Amino acid sequence: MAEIGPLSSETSFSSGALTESSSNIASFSSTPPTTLSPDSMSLASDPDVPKHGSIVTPLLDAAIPLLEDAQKAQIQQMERDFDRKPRNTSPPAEAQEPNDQSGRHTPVANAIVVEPLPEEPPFAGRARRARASLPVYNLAKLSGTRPYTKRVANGEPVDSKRRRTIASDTPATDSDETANGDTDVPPKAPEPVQDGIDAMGLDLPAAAVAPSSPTTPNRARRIIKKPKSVKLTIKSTKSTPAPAASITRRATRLSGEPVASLTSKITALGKRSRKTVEKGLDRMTHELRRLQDTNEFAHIDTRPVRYTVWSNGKYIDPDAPEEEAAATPPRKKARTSESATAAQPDKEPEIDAEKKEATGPVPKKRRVKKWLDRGLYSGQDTPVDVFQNLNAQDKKKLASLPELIRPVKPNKTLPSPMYNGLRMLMNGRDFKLPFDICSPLPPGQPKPAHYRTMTKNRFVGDASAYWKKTPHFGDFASKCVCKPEDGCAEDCQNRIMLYECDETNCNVGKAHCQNRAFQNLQERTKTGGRYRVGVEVVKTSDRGYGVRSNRCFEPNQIIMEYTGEIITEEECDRRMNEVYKDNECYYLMSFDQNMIIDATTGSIARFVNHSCSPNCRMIKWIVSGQPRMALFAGDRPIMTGEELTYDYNFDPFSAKNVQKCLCGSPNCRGVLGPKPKEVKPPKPPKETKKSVKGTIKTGKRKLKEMLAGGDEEEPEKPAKKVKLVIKKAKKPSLSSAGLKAAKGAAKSAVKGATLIIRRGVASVSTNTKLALGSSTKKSTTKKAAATRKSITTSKKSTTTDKEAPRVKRKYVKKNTPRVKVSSRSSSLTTIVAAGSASEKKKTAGPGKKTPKTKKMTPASSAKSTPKKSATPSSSVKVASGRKRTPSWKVLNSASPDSEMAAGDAVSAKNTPSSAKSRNALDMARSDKIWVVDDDDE
Ligand SMILES: C[S@@+](CC[C@H](N)C(=O)[O-])C[C@H]1O[C@@H](n2cnc3c(N)ncnc32)[C@H](O)[C@@H]1O
Repeated sequence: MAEIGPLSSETSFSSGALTESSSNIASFSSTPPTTLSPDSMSLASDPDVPKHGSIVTPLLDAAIPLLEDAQKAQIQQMERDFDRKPRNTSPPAEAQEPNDQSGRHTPVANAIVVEPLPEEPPFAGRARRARASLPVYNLAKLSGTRPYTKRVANGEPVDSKRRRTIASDTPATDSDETANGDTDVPPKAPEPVQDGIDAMGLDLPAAAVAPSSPTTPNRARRIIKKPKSVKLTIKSTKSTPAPAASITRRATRLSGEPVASLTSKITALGKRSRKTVEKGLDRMTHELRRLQDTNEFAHIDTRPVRYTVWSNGKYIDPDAPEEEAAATPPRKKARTSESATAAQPDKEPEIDAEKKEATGPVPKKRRVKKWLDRGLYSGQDTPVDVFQNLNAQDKKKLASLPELIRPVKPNKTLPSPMYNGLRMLMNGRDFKLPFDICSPLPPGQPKPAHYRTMTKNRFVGDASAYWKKTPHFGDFASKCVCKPEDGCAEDCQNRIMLYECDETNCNVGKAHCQNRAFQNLQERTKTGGRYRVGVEVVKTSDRGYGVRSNRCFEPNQIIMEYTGEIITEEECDRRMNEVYKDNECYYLMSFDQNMIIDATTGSIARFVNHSCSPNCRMIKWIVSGQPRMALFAGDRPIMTGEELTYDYNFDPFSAKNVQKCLCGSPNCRGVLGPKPKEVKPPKPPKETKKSVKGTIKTGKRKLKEMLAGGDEEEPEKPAKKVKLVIKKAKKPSLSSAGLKAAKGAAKSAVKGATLIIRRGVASVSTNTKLALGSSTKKSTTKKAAATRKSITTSKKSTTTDKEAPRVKRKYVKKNTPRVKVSSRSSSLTTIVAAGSASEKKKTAGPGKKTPKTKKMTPASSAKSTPKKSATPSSSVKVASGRKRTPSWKVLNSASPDSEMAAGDAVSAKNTPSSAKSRNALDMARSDKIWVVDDDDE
């Protein structure tokens, strides 16, 4: 690299050097010389340095005049400043411009070249291109005129520690290197440079001026690379407390009280940097200064005071006549008044005055407060007297309490809470939200792990074929005879038969029909959503999963459908013995004889638990010819969040399988079992039994004949071995009575067969009403009375008993399968259990005979000849067990509050439909039959 001699030497401006210099000079013109390198100035002012005027080339001379006067003045000022400073004169050799490693010319040389000489005007500055490479200093900063306060870092003023960066190519070399005369090593910084640094007030730390490593050729470069100084600066800025005086303002108009700064008032940005604050302050000050003297700023309202009247958020114009104001709506009134004012601005007051005189003062209408018709206490009694149920002593004691001593004049409007707390507490009533205030509950309930749903029933195996053979499959289509005003209420024949109305069988039409529960359910739930579905599975604390309502339900409203696979009894047995043999509980519900709904894969209705005081009922319906089963609300509304339950009427069969009931109701039976009345039904009179024995030989077939034939011949020989006990529950009996009324055959039937007909006409009617969801009590009672009458007129065997057990049941001998004949009506226990036929076979062994009971029961006959005997209502479910100890579980016993049988009588009486009457007859017969093998007893 060619050494560039110091510019102070004239020899350096040889041709070669000149070229280089000229290139540097050319660079001077790159930027306007707003700033000036102090070191260059110092060099220029150094007396030892030869005056550059003698060495300036003509080119430079041409460039000098370009310097503006102001700049020149600046430069001169700087020169004077530097001249005043004592400094060492540097030898020309030291003033030589050191080259950096890249061989570039340092700006020192340039500075020397462009050093203006006061004696030699015109000094026009330096060429612009060279200027660009010069270090740029902020003169304002250097001169201390910049409005920055001193910053402090670590307790010291930043100025003293601050590392300022100099231009990267500033010659800053170690003195040692220069002393050695080693030309390869960058020479020591020339004094003028140091002076310049000093002038800037830069106090470089020792580390900064330490001998630099070969990789760091000079101090300045190293300093540039150190970002720490920046960090320090920031830190110190942060740590420096903001000058309160600069921010705190004083109210100019007031008494010098300090007020919050404008910035803090205006901005909501919170903590900001000082720069931002100052910037914002400046800006706001500038903007607000103009407003400072305004009235708005000082909150001085110079406008005339105008009094306005507002009522209920509306402006009342005092000038407007009251009538008009009351009659016209505000907007219209405003427009009218405007137009009137525009038309006759001067006459208006006169007109108003005239009007006022003519009409006189209009009495103000008193606003009537609108009270909510529903609330916490709606539908509840007024508070009772707190002393009501107390004895005299307690009353006296209570009355002596200071809190309860009545004040002379109680302040009813705003009673002081201090002395009325106790009274209010005592007067307070328990409340329950009205049931129809619905609010879906929050999610988050644990759900069953394996949970497969099926929203529609599905026939499996022979079940479909079997169902198609049942009379219900075709009978449902016969039309009801309702009128639109009836609305398919309780008298609707379809309803009585538990056939849901649809377009094919309804005489009324959808608009008026009330017998479309399943359709309503479908419409309600088709959109989905927690509220519409209205139920959700919840985890109970002690009974596994359960179902709770997610909304409220009206009494008797349909809630959800019990769906699953419809299987035959054989399939049920198979599943019980093979598939569900290890299950804890089963989800099997008998719909009809040989028709079981297995909800193991089904709707969430299977999770509904049992309660001895249930709030729901499980009812079987036929919808469009298909068997359906659904959970309906009971006779009271259901609130949001209530657990839904129905009475399983669970029959555990053996003590082994008895489960403790955890329903927690006051009348809990203690175990999951049948209702008490069912456990011990009142024994029939002996004569009746005898007569039964004497009259009935065979099972259901004979009985049916008798019932159907009416006047058929009496059996000649009383059966010896078979005891047929026909217990007529209220509904069956009612059905029977209805049939009698319809056909006139009951008399003889009862005559022939000694029946124990237990009737609860009143309760039946009630149940019917509930189940049907309607409540025309009067007519129901009438019918009940009529039915009662008809039954009372029957023979001695007919008895009327309001409190008769709803489910008829007779226990048989130990280990003997109990056979029960139930109807489609949910009033009778529906059985699902293990064992039944297959179990019996197992128990009996291959060589043994099937127990007689099996043969004798209508169940068996129904099973063998479903077409003949299996009236859909006579479902015989033989409880099934597994292995040797049959696990007899009655998982489903639909609510005994059946609706169907109750309606049978009415239907039989009223309906012209022979098919329906026939079905009612079938049901009536089958529902009441309990067959017990003589041998077993
Ligand atoms: C059809 S399941 C009902 C859903 C069942 N809780 C579950 O988690 O799957 C019937 C079984 O629930 C239990 N259960 C239902 N109601 C009950 C009650 N009130 N007390 C005790 N256990 C009950 C019994 O174990 C019964 O066998």
